Amino acid sequence: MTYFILANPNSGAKKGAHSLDLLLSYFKENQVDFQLFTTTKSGQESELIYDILSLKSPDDVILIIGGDGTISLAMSALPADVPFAYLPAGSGNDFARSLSLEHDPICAFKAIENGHLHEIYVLKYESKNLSGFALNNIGIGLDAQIVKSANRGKLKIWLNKIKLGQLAYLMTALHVLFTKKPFSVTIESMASDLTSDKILSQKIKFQRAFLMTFTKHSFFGGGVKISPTASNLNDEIHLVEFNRLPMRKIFPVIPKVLKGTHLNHPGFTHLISKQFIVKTEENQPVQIDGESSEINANEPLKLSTEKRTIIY
Ligand SMILES: Nc1ncnc2c1ncn2[C@@H]1O[C@H](COP(=O)(O)OP(=O)(O)OP(=O)(O)O)[C@@H](O)[C@H]1O
Repeated sequence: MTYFILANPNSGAKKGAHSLDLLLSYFKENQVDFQLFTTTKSGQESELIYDILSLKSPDDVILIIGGDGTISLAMSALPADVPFAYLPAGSGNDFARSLSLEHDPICAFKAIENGHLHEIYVLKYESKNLSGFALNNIGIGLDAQIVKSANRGKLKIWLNKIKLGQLAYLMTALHVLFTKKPFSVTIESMASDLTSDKILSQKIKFQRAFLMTFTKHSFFGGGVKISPTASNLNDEIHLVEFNRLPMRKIFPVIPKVLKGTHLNHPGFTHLISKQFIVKTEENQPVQIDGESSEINANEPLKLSTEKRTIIY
């Protein structure tokens, strides 16, 4: 049996490279058979997954090493019936947190070696210009703008070099918090509003949406419990929407979000559905597991789930 490794050495400010080094030494010492496929720049994940699929036999295992972005991009190329294993090496690691996966590379590998097949549900997204799979969350609005601004900022590259990448996010987040405008969006769903116990109609229009996150498990942004009851062990998608309020009303909400007690605040809507269709009135940035993208005005984005198999 061979481990086919897809690794992003750049993930987690080079944590990927460090984890890979430790793992390869362990493999050599313990005569574990492997083939290595390392990304050298962004955007190679699908191509490498296709290479692996053309070489592996059914008993071999695909092992992905990287952050949430790496596993999400790999997932979009991986057929639903092919199991995968994952060794977290990012900065946020929300997917690993959702399944309480080991973080130490050798412990994580041992858990995989002695592991079992587990079924999980991932988010499937489809629009005219955008399609793929996400394991964590898809966000439109505040979070998407933060990811977009932080990724293109020269500040992030410089602060990452001196291991202060989190500070770049914090500074960008504050700037976006003050400058991001509300947006108008229509959601179609079969959902009940858990904040008011009411069954809501299938079509809801938010005129002043500020943060809109569709999540497949509790965690968001590196450990924030955006929807504490969400789970990737079932096929329900949780939507958390927050309206643009005056700044003086937003600041008291932040500690509630950090504690995971925000959903009973009147500024939030919390919906659960197996499928959502989202339509914005203007082009909006979108973040897909921390990767920046954009949805076009009036082009419906359909969100549903698909079952996948992970080994741990
Ligand atoms: N060798 C590479 N050099 C630069 N970028 C890369 C490389 N390989 C992959 N990428 C890009 O890195 C991004 C994914 O990074 P990933 O999300 O895994 O790490 P992270 O951002 O550090 O962690 P997290 O998302 O958990 O916070 C993708 O955009 C991917 O295409």
